[in-house]
Amino acid sequence: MTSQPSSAAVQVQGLSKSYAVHDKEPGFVGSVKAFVNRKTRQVEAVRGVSFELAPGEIVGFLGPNGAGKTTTLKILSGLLHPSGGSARVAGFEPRRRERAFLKTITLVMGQKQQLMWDLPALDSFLINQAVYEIPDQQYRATMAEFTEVLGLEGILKKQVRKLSLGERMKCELAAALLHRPKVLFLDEPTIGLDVNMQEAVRAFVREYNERHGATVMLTSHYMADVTALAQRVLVIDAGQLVFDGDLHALTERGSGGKTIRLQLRRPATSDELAAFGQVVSSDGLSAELTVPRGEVSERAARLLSGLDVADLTVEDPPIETVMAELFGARSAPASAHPAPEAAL
Ligand SMILES: Nc1ncnc2c1ncn2[C@@H]1O[C@H](COP(=O)(O)OP(=O)(O)OP(=O)(O)O)[C@@H](O)[C@H]1O
Repeated sequence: MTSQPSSAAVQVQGLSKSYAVHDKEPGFVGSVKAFVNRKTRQVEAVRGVSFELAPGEIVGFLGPNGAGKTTTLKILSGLLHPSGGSARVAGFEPRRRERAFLKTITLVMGQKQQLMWDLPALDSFLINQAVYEIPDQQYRATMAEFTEVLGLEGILKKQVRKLSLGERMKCELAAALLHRPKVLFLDEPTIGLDVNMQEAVRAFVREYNERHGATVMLTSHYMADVTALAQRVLVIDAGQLVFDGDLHALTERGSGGKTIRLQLRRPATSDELAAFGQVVSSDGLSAELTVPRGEVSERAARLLSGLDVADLTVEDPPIETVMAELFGARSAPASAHPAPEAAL
């Protein structure tokens, strides 16, 4: 199928991918049965997904476990061939994995590493310089930039196996972006990192996006990554795109209420506050209430006239709450330190 020329950085039309899966019962008997009578079924991981990303856009790609996020990113990076539909990235057809295409993109998978374990990261960088044919001057400039933004000083010459998880992830990112790709596919780039390191990775991605005008498609269990970096989100569920729009519009979809935060000049008890909404927290002079979405102005007006209010703000519910509502049991709220397997 030929695609229309487009200025989009990523253009996906009716993309599908199914995997052939051979089920096997456990144990020796299961192995024999599978050998004699091999049963194959198709898993439709991605089903008719279409979207476009503009150059320079950062987009969050969300969905519960097994929704098809990694499969989509692998297709867009040319690691998997789609079963149907089409994809174009920076004008290239990913499945052809042309040299110019590979120099234009990067895929970072937080769960996988590309750095060589027994060597210092600097050695892996030099290999990438050769593989991507990065001119010396550009290599030095990029290294200087990354060393400054990521704080790599002092860790580049250490054996990778001796680095902390956070230090290693910084080096992984530097290695993956050394060739200055224009399109970044980031699959869980902050997984397992502590809060400070997550913030460092976010700052790096933001800075890279601003300096180089790169397009970024990002999956993360940590909603803070998405809210900090992306205005637009794509939500995929069971292989199908169920939402494409801005974060705010996604939170509007939730049936939950809005949050009113209060600062009071004179303390109010929880019982007094309960007359205005559901009390989430209160410590006398500050409080957080949940109020029904359609009654925000009326409740706020009552609060202002009924209590001695110094400050009042209205906020959308946290994105974690909305995702939990959308995906129920398949969705675990993203805390600061979820278990690595926890998903949206
Ligand atoms: N190589 C494979 N062979 C067979 N099935 C696969 C393979 N890779 C993925 N799948 C299945 O395809 C579906 C989508 O998987 P995928 O890894 O794309 O989801 P995901 O959204 O990235 O999930 P997670 O958030 O858990 O990483 C799942 O049902 C998964 O079991």
